[in-house]
Amino acid sequence: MSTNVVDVTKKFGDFQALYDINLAIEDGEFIAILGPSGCGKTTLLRMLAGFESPTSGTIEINNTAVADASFSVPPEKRDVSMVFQGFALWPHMTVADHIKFPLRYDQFAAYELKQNMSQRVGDVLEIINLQDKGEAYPHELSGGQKQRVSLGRAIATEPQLLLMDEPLSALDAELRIEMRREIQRLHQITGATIVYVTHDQGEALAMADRIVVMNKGRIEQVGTPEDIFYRPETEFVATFVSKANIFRGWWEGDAFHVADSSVVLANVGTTDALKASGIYALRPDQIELTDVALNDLTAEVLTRQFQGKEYHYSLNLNGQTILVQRPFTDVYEVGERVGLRAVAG
Ligand SMILES: Nc1ncnc2c1ncn2[C@@H]1O[C@H](COP(=O)(O)OP(=O)(O)OP(=O)(O)O)[C@@H](O)[C@H]1O
Repeated sequence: MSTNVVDVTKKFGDFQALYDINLAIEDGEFIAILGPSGCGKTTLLRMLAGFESPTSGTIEINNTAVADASFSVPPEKRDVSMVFQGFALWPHMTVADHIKFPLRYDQFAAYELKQNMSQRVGDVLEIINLQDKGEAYPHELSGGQKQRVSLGRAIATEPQLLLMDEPLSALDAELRIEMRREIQRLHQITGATIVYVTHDQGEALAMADRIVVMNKGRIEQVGTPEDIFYRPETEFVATFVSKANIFRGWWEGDAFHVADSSVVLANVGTTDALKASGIYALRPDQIELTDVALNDLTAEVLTRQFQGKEYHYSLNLNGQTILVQRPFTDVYEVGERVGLRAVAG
Protein backbone atom coordinates (compact mmCIF):
# COMPACT_ATOMS: atom_id res chain seq x y z
CA MET A 1 0.00 0.00 0.00
CA SER A 2 1.58 3.30 -1.00
CA THR A 3 1.45 6.14 1.49
CA ASN A 4 2.16 9.79 0.87
CA VAL A 5 2.73 12.46 3.44
CA VAL A 6 2.48 15.84 1.73
CA ASP A 7 3.55 19.13 3.37
CA VAL A 8 2.33 17.98 6.77
CA THR A 9 2.65 20.09 9.91
CA LYS A 10 1.29 19.36 13.37
CA LYS A 11 0.71 21.76 16.23
CA PHE A 12 -0.39 20.91 19.77
CA GLY A 13 -1.62 24.29 21.00
CA ASP A 14 1.34 26.66 20.61
CA PHE A 15 3.86 23.83 20.29
CA GLN A 16 4.82 22.75 16.79
CA ALA A 17 5.64 19.01 16.80
CA LEU A 18 6.07 18.55 13.02
CA TYR A 19 7.32 20.91 10.29
CA ASP A 20 7.01 20.45 6.50
CA ILE A 21 6.96 16.65 6.44
CA ASN A 22 7.08 15.16 2.94
CA LEU A 23 7.50 11.42 2.55
CA ALA A 24 6.50 8.92 -0.12
CA ILE A 25 6.39 5.31 1.07
CA GLU A 26 6.18 2.63 -1.58
CA ASP A 27 4.12 -0.53 -1.44
CA GLY A 28 5.97 -3.27 0.47
CA GLU A 29 8.74 -1.01 1.76
CA PHE A 30 10.20 -1.28 5.25
CA ILE A 31 10.67 2.28 6.46
CA ALA A 32 12.30 3.12 9.77
CA ILE A 33 11.62 6.50 11.33
CA LEU A 34 14.67 7.19 13.44
CA GLY A 35 15.29 10.01 15.87
CA PRO A 36 15.78 10.98 19.50
CA SER A 37 13.02 11.24 22.08
CA GLY A 38 10.58 14.04 21.34
CA CYS A 39 11.53 14.53 17.67
CA GLY A 40 7.96 13.78 16.50
CA LYS A 41 8.25 10.22 15.18
CA THR A 42 5.32 8.84 17.20
CA THR A 43 3.18 11.82 16.19
CA LEU A 44 3.90 11.06 12.52
CA LEU A 45 3.12 7.36 13.01
CA ARG A 46 -0.13 8.14 14.87
CA MET A 47 -1.11 10.35 11.95
CA LEU A 48 -0.65 7.45 9.51
CA ALA A 49 -2.82 5.32 11.83
CA GLY A 50 -5.52 7.97 12.11
CA PHE A 51 -5.11 8.75 15.83
CA GLU A 52 -3.95 12.31 15.05
CA SER A 53 -4.78 14.59 12.16
CA PRO A 54 -2.50 17.13 10.49
CA THR A 55 -2.72 20.84 11.28
CA SER A 56 -1.95 21.40 7.60
CA GLY A 57 -0.99 19.19 4.67
CA THR A 58 -2.41 15.87 3.49
CA ILE A 59 -1.98 12.15 4.16
CA GLU A 60 -2.75 9.89 1.21
CA ILE A 61 -3.08 6.13 1.23
CA ASN A 62 -3.16 4.44 -2.18
CA ASN A 63 -3.47 7.86 -3.81
CA THR A 64 -6.61 8.74 -1.84
CA ALA A 65 -6.55 11.48 0.79
CA VAL A 66 -7.32 10.00 4.22
CA ALA A 67 -6.60 13.12 6.27
CA ASP A 68 -6.02 16.84 6.01
CA ALA A 69 -6.76 19.82 8.25
CA SER A 70 -10.52 19.45 7.74
CA PHE A 71 -11.17 15.70 7.90
CA SER A 72 -9.60 12.41 8.97
CA VAL A 73 -10.61 8.83 8.22
CA PRO A 74 -10.75 7.11 11.67
CA PRO A 75 -8.26 4.28 12.46
CA GLU A 76 -10.81 1.47 12.13
CA LYS A 77 -11.65 2.62 8.61
CA ARG A 78 -8.01 2.36 7.43
CA ASP A 79 -6.48 -0.97 6.46
CA VAL A 80 -3.72 -0.41 8.97
CA SER A 81 -2.47 -2.34 12.03
CA MET A 82 -0.37 -1.02 14.86
CA VAL A 83 2.10 -2.74 17.20
CA PHE A 84 2.86 -0.92 20.42
CA GLN A 85 5.85 -0.62 22.70
CA GLY A 86 4.22 -2.21 25.75
CA PHE A 87 2.60 -5.16 23.88
CA ALA A 88 -0.95 -4.02 24.85
CA LEU A 89 -2.21 -7.59 25.42
CA TRP A 90 -5.49 -8.37 27.19
CA PRO A 91 -4.80 -10.36 30.42
CA HIS A 92 -8.04 -12.39 30.25
CA MET A 93 -7.54 -13.55 26.64
CA THR A 94 -5.48 -16.48 25.37
CA VAL A 95 -2.92 -16.17 22.60
CA ALA A 96 -5.38 -17.68 20.08
CA ASP A 97 -8.10 -15.22 21.22
CA HIS A 98 -5.76 -12.29 20.58
CA ILE A 99 -5.31 -13.45 16.99
CA LYS A 100 -9.05 -14.15 16.53
CA PHE A 101 -10.04 -10.71 17.79
CA PRO A 102 -9.17 -8.68 14.67
CA LEU A 103 -10.39 -11.53 12.45
CA ARG A 104 -13.82 -11.17 14.10
CA TYR A 105 -14.06 -7.41 14.41
CA ASP A 106 -11.81 -5.82 11.80
CA GLN A 107 -13.83 -4.72 8.78
CA PHE A 108 -10.81 -5.27 6.53
CA ALA A 109 -10.51 -8.97 7.42
CA ALA A 110 -11.08 -10.85 4.16
CA TYR A 111 -14.18 -13.09 4.03
CA GLU A 112 -12.01 -16.21 3.46
CA LEU A 113 -9.96 -15.46 6.56
CA LYS A 114 -13.13 -15.03 8.66
CA GLN A 115 -14.62 -18.26 7.25
CA ASN A 116 -11.46 -20.25 7.98
CA MET A 117 -10.66 -18.61 11.27
CA SER A 118 -9.10 -21.63 13.03
CA GLN A 119 -6.93 -22.28 10.00
CA ARG A 120 -5.77 -18.64 9.99
CA VAL A 121 -5.11 -18.72 13.76
CA GLY A 122 -2.97 -21.86 13.23
CA ASP A 123 -1.09 -20.22 10.37
CA VAL A 124 -0.38 -17.07 12.39
CA LEU A 125 0.75 -19.13 15.42
CA GLU A 126 3.18 -20.87 13.10
CA ILE A 127 4.46 -17.60 11.64
CA ILE A 128 5.11 -16.20 15.11
CA ASN A 129 6.51 -19.54 16.28
CA LEU A 130 4.02 -20.05 19.12
CA GLN A 131 2.30 -23.22 17.87
CA ASP A 132 2.22 -24.69 21.39
CA LYS A 133 1.03 -21.55 23.15
CA GLY A 134 -2.41 -20.99 21.61
CA GLU A 135 -4.18 -21.61 24.92
CA ALA A 136 -1.66 -19.72 27.08
CA TYR A 137 -2.53 -16.41 28.78
CA PRO A 138 -0.20 -13.38 28.65
CA HIS A 139 1.08 -13.88 32.23
CA GLU A 140 2.32 -17.34 31.18
CA LEU A 141 4.54 -15.89 28.42
CA SER A 142 8.04 -14.38 28.32
CA GLY A 143 8.56 -10.81 27.08
CA GLY A 144 9.64 -12.00 23.63
CA GLN A 145 6.62 -14.32 23.36
CA LYS A 146 4.29 -11.47 24.37
CA GLN A 147 5.73 -9.27 21.65
CA ARG A 148 5.30 -12.11 19.16
CA VAL A 149 1.60 -12.29 20.15
CA SER A 150 1.18 -8.58 19.50
CA LEU A 151 2.89 -9.02 16.11
CA GLY A 152 0.59 -12.00 15.38
CA ARG A 153 -2.50 -9.97 16.28
CA ALA A 154 -1.30 -7.18 14.01
CA ILE A 155 -0.78 -9.41 10.96
CA ALA A 156 -3.84 -11.67 11.46
CA THR A 157 -6.02 -9.83 8.94
CA GLU A 158 -3.16 -9.43 6.45
CA PRO A 159 -3.17 -5.61 6.70
CA GLN A 160 -1.36 -3.77 3.95
CA LEU A 161 0.24 -1.25 6.28
CA LEU A 162 1.87 -2.27 9.57
CA LEU A 163 2.85 0.50 11.95
CA MET A 164 5.27 -0.33 14.75
CA ASP A 165 6.06 2.06 17.59
CA GLU A 166 9.33 1.04 19.29
CA PRO A 167 8.07 -2.57 19.46
CA LEU A 168 11.29 -3.94 20.98
CA SER A 169 12.07 -1.32 23.58
CA ALA A 170 10.56 -3.32 26.48
CA LEU A 171 12.83 -6.31 25.75
CA ASP A 172 16.38 -6.97 26.93
CA ALA A 173 19.32 -6.37 24.57
CA GLU A 174 19.81 -9.96 23.43
CA LEU A 175 16.14 -10.56 22.75
CA ARG A 176 15.92 -7.30 20.80
CA ILE A 177 18.57 -8.58 18.38
CA GLU A 178 16.72 -11.89 17.97
CA MET A 179 13.38 -10.13 17.41
CA ARG A 180 14.94 -7.99 14.63
CA ARG A 181 15.32 -11.20 12.64
CA GLU A 182 11.71 -12.19 13.40
CA ILE A 183 10.40 -8.83 12.23
CA GLN A 184 12.46 -9.07 9.03
CA ARG A 185 11.03 -12.54 8.44
CA LEU A 186 7.52 -11.24 9.08
CA HIS A 187 8.11 -8.55 6.49
CA GLN A 188 9.29 -11.14 3.95
CA ILE A 189 6.31 -13.44 4.62
CA THR A 190 3.58 -10.80 4.65
CA GLY A 191 4.98 -8.39 2.05
CA ALA A 192 3.25 -5.64 4.05
CA THR A 193 4.48 -2.08 4.05
CA ILE A 194 6.08 -1.48 7.44
CA VAL A 195 6.67 1.86 9.12
CA TYR A 196 8.81 1.28 12.16
CA VAL A 197 9.54 3.97 14.74
CA THR A 198 12.73 3.69 16.76
CA HIS A 199 15.38 5.75 18.51
CA ASP A 200 17.88 2.89 18.09
CA GLN A 201 20.05 3.39 15.00
CA GLY A 202 21.17 -0.26 15.13
CA GLU A 203 17.57 -1.42 14.63
CA ALA A 204 16.95 1.00 11.80
CA LEU A 205 20.21 0.16 10.01
CA ALA A 206 19.64 -3.58 10.40
CA MET A 207 16.07 -3.87 9.13
CA ALA A 208 14.94 -0.95 7.02
CA ASP A 209 14.93 -0.54 3.24
CA ARG A 210 15.02 3.20 3.85
CA ILE A 211 15.56 5.27 6.97
CA VAL A 212 13.90 8.61 7.68
CA VAL A 213 16.04 10.49 10.20
CA MET A 214 14.08 13.07 12.21
CA ASN A 215 15.20 15.80 14.55
CA LYS A 216 13.12 18.48 16.29
CA GLY A 217 10.02 17.88 14.19
CA ARG A 218 11.79 17.90 10.83
CA ILE A 219 13.11 15.28 8.45
CA GLU A 220 16.91 15.59 8.28
CA GLN A 221 17.60 12.92 5.64
CA VAL A 222 15.90 10.00 3.90
CA GLY A 223 17.97 7.21 2.41
CA THR A 224 19.09 3.60 2.44
CA PRO A 225 20.90 2.47 5.59
CA GLU A 226 24.18 2.66 3.63
CA ASP A 227 23.43 6.24 2.48
CA ILE A 228 22.55 7.37 5.96
CA PHE A 229 25.56 5.71 7.56
CA TYR A 230 28.25 6.43 4.98
CA ARG A 231 26.93 9.62 3.39
CA PRO A 232 25.27 11.75 6.09
CA GLU A 233 24.10 15.10 4.78
CA THR A 234 23.66 16.93 8.06
CA GLU A 235 25.71 17.21 11.22
CA PHE A 236 22.84 15.68 13.18
CA VAL A 237 22.68 12.56 10.97
CA ALA A 238 26.48 12.17 11.10
CA THR A 239 26.58 12.30 14.89
CA PHE A 240 23.29 10.55 15.73
CA VAL A 241 23.57 7.64 13.31
CA SER A 242 27.26 6.97 12.73
CA LYS A 243 28.62 8.66 15.89
CA ALA A 244 30.96 10.75 13.73
CA ASN A 245 33.52 13.14 15.19
CA ILE A 246 32.92 16.65 13.88
CA PHE A 247 35.78 19.00 13.03
CA ARG A 248 35.10 22.71 12.42
CA GLY A 249 36.97 24.78 9.90
CA TRP A 250 36.65 25.54 6.19
CA TRP A 251 36.89 23.70 2.88
CA GLU A 252 39.05 24.66 -0.08
CA GLY A 253 38.13 22.18 -2.79
CA ASP A 254 38.81 18.80 -1.24
CA ALA A 255 41.13 20.12 1.45
CA PHE A 256 39.73 20.91 4.88
CA HIS A 257 41.49 23.47 7.05
CA VAL A 258 40.91 22.66 10.71
CA ALA A 259 39.97 25.82 12.62
CA ASP A 260 42.59 27.34 14.96
CA SER A 261 45.37 25.16 13.59
CA SER A 262 47.57 24.71 10.55
CA VAL A 263 46.25 21.18 10.01
CA VAL A 264 44.81 20.35 6.60
CA LEU A 265 42.83 17.14 6.11
CA ALA A 266 42.07 15.41 2.82
CA ASN A 267 38.46 14.57 2.01
CA VAL A 268 37.75 10.92 2.79
CA GLY A 269 34.03 10.90 2.05
CA THR A 270 32.41 14.09 3.36
CA THR A 271 29.25 14.85 1.35
CA ASP A 272 28.80 18.13 -0.49
CA ALA A 273 25.95 19.00 1.88
CA LEU A 274 28.27 18.72 4.90
CA LYS A 275 31.01 20.57 3.06
CA ALA A 276 28.59 23.44 2.50
CA SER A 277 28.19 23.76 6.26
CA GLY A 278 31.95 23.91 6.88
CA ILE A 279 32.11 20.57 8.65
CA TYR A 280 34.44 17.61 8.40
CA ALA A 281 32.88 14.40 9.74
CA LEU A 282 34.92 11.31 10.59
CA ARG A 283 33.40 8.13 11.96
CA PRO A 284 35.33 6.38 14.78
CA ASP A 285 36.33 3.63 12.34
CA GLN A 286 37.77 6.20 9.88
CA ILE A 287 40.57 7.27 12.17
CA GLU A 288 43.92 5.51 12.26
CA LEU A 289 46.24 6.06 15.21
CA THR A 290 49.92 6.53 14.43
CA ASP A 291 53.18 7.56 15.96
CA VAL A 292 53.01 11.29 16.90
CA ALA A 293 55.83 12.14 14.53
CA LEU A 294 53.83 10.89 11.53
CA ASN A 295 50.86 13.27 11.75
CA ASP A 296 50.17 16.95 12.39
CA LEU A 297 47.01 16.12 14.30
CA THR A 298 47.92 14.71 17.71
CA ALA A 299 45.88 13.85 20.77
CA GLU A 300 46.15 12.18 24.17
CA VAL A 301 44.51 8.84 24.96
CA LEU A 302 41.87 9.43 27.65
CA THR A 303 40.23 5.99 27.89
CA ARG A 304 40.55 2.56 26.27
CA GLN A 305 37.79 -0.06 26.26
CA PHE A 306 38.32 -3.64 25.15
CA GLN A 307 35.45 -4.85 22.90
CA GLY A 308 36.63 -8.25 21.69
CA LYS A 309 37.78 -7.66 18.13
CA GLU A 310 38.48 -3.97 18.71
CA TYR A 311 39.42 -1.27 21.18
CA HIS A 312 37.30 1.83 21.63
CA TYR A 313 39.43 4.84 22.48
CA SER A 314 38.48 8.34 23.57
CA LEU A 315 41.12 10.98 22.92
CA ASN A 316 41.62 14.57 23.95
CA LEU A 317 42.31 16.71 20.90
CA ASN A 318 42.83 20.29 22.14
CA GLY A 319 39.87 19.95 24.51
CA GLN A 320 37.61 18.09 22.03
CA THR A 321 36.81 14.44 22.78
CA ILE A 322 37.40 12.22 19.76
CA LEU A 323 36.09 8.66 19.55
CA VAL A 324 38.13 6.06 17.68
CA GLN A 325 37.69 2.33 17.01
CA ARG A 326 40.79 0.31 16.26
CA PRO A 327 41.42 -3.40 15.74
CA PHE A 328 42.54 -5.30 18.85
CA THR A 329 46.09 -5.31 17.51
CA ASP A 330 46.38 -1.48 17.89
CA VAL A 331 47.16 -1.06 21.57
CA TYR A 332 47.84 2.39 23.03
CA GLU A 333 48.08 3.31 26.69
CA VAL A 334 46.01 5.88 28.56
CA GLY A 335 48.05 9.10 28.73
CA GLU A 336 50.00 8.28 25.55
CA ARG A 337 50.13 10.88 22.74
CA VAL A 338 49.16 9.58 19.33
CA GLY A 339 48.88 10.90 15.78
CA LEU A 340 45.50 10.86 14.00
CA ARG A 341 45.08 10.02 10.33
CA ALA A 342 41.79 10.11 8.41
CA VAL A 343 41.12 7.07 6.24
CA ALA A 344 38.48 6.55 3.61
CA GLY A 345 35.72 4.06 4.36
N1 LIG B 1 -1.11 15.28 22.58
C1 LIG B 1 -0.06 16.09 22.73
N2 LIG B 1 -0.19 17.31 23.30
C2 LIG B 1 0.87 18.14 23.44
N3 LIG B 1 2.13 17.85 23.03
C3 LIG B 1 2.31 16.66 22.47
C4 LIG B 1 1.25 15.71 22.28
N4 LIG B 1 1.75 14.61 21.69
C5 LIG B 1 3.07 14.85 21.51
N5 LIG B 1 3.41 16.07 21.97
C6 LIG B 1 4.74 16.69 21.92
O1 LIG B 1 5.21 16.61 20.58
C7 LIG B 1 6.60 16.29 20.56
C8 LIG B 1 6.82 15.04 19.74
O2 LIG B 1 6.28 13.93 20.43
P1 LIG B 1 6.40 12.45 19.88
O3 LIG B 1 5.72 11.55 20.86
O4 LIG B 1 5.94 12.41 18.48
O5 LIG B 1 7.97 12.24 19.94
P2 LIG B 1 8.81 10.93 19.71
O6 LIG B 1 9.88 11.29 18.77
O7 LIG B 1 7.94 9.80 19.36
O8 LIG B 1 9.43 10.72 21.15
P3 LIG B 1 9.52 9.39 22.05
O9 LIG B 1 10.58 8.54 21.42
O10 LIG B 1 9.94 9.95 23.40
O11 LIG B 1 8.17 8.78 22.06
C9 LIG B 1 7.03 16.15 22.02
O12 LIG B 1 7.63 17.34 22.43
C10 LIG B 1 5.74 15.91 22.75
O13 LIG B 1 5.82 16.38 24.08
